[in-house]
Amino acid sequence: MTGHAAADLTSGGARLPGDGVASPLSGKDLAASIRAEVAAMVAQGPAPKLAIVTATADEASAWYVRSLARAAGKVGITCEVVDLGPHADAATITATLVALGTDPGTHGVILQTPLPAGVSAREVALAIEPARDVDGANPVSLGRLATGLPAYAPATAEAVVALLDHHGIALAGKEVVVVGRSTVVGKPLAHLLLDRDATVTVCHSRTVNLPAVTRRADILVVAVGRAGLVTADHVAPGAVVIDVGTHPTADGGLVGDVDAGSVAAVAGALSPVPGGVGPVTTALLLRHTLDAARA
Ligand SMILES: NC(=O)C1=CN([C@@H]2O[C@H](COP(=O)(O)OP(=O)(O)OC[C@H]3O[C@@H](n4cnc5c(N)ncnc54)[C@H](OP(=O)(O)O)[C@@H]3O)[C@@H](O)[C@H]2O)C=CC1
Ligand SMILES: Nc1nc(=O)c2c([nH]1)NC[C@@H]1CN(c3ccc(C(=O)N[C@@H](CCC(=O)O)C(=O)O)cc3)C=[N+]21
Repeated sequence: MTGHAAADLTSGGARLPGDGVASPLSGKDLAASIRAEVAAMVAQGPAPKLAIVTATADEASAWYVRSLARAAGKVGITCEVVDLGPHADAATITATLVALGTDPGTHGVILQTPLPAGVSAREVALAIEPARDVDGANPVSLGRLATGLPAYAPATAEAVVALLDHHGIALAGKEVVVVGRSTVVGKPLAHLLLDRDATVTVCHSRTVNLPAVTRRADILVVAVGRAGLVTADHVAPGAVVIDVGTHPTADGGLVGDVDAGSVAAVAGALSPVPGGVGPVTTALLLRHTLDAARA
């Protein structure tokens, strides 16, 4: 289904015909093939090791750490969770990151957010060794990414581009609107998209008349952290919509930043939550860890 949609898009048409049912841009197959590739490579050498540093009691973060550790285990990557507790200070977090940056048995380092009150994520992330910064959290990594030097991109930003590529959606010359300017998603993604010759607009909470801006998009990427913020009136008929948001629901489900019910009727293609960007993010973190181990 999506293969057909992709053919329409890559053949020069900016948008898909809005036929009332958006093609689902699943990330599951892509994530599975990345994981299989990583597992095969891991099997050929010593096991890479990923260290996850956490200093929070946040339940969502804990869920994410558990799911990442499980995914790592399945491809043969060793995962060490270093839990410093919700009251750790900046000096302790920094010292831990510095030690993991030189520990010969460690290859990838992730610092979980949120951090304890008063600890600046950006300041402490400077202590992550860039060669092991598999989620692109060190400001140095973002600077390298922005200037075309080799660096690990934040896995989520890279996952958005990988998902578009996987579905054959061309980027060169396209109007891409990114809603959200965070250091984890919006900013690095803007650089990745510019590198692919897209015309990029980045929106945020002070953007005036958001729907008017987002309706210009051939490809709309939403990473605002607000469930259902983007509705049908934000989307041009036939546009491709990528939903980065993840919000647990009361009944144990997961919804995105896009109101999928209304947007699916207007968009040409829409990435689902769950099953879209999320699984690709996790798979790319594993690939980055393998790359760091083999570098
Ligand atoms: N699937 C995955 O792998 C990942 C998913 N996520 C999810 O993506 C979402 C975004 O995450 P993250 O980037 O970390 O979030 P942040 O809260 O760091 O950033 C949100 C951005 O959205 C902007 N924004 C907030 N409200 C509005 C609004 N009403 N109109 C326009 N812009 C708005 C903010 O603007 P301003 O800068 O002006 O405040 C900010 O730039 C979350 O749901 C998160 O859970 C995040 C990382 C990975
Ligand atoms: N520096 C930083 N990097 C991150 O990558 C980061 C972060 N901070 N803060 C929190 C968010 C959240 N996040 C998710 C990744 C994968 C899924 C994922 O795989 N979800 C499955 C669903 C699982 C289910 O159904 O419960 C899916 O979308 O299909 C979800 C959420 C990464 N984050």
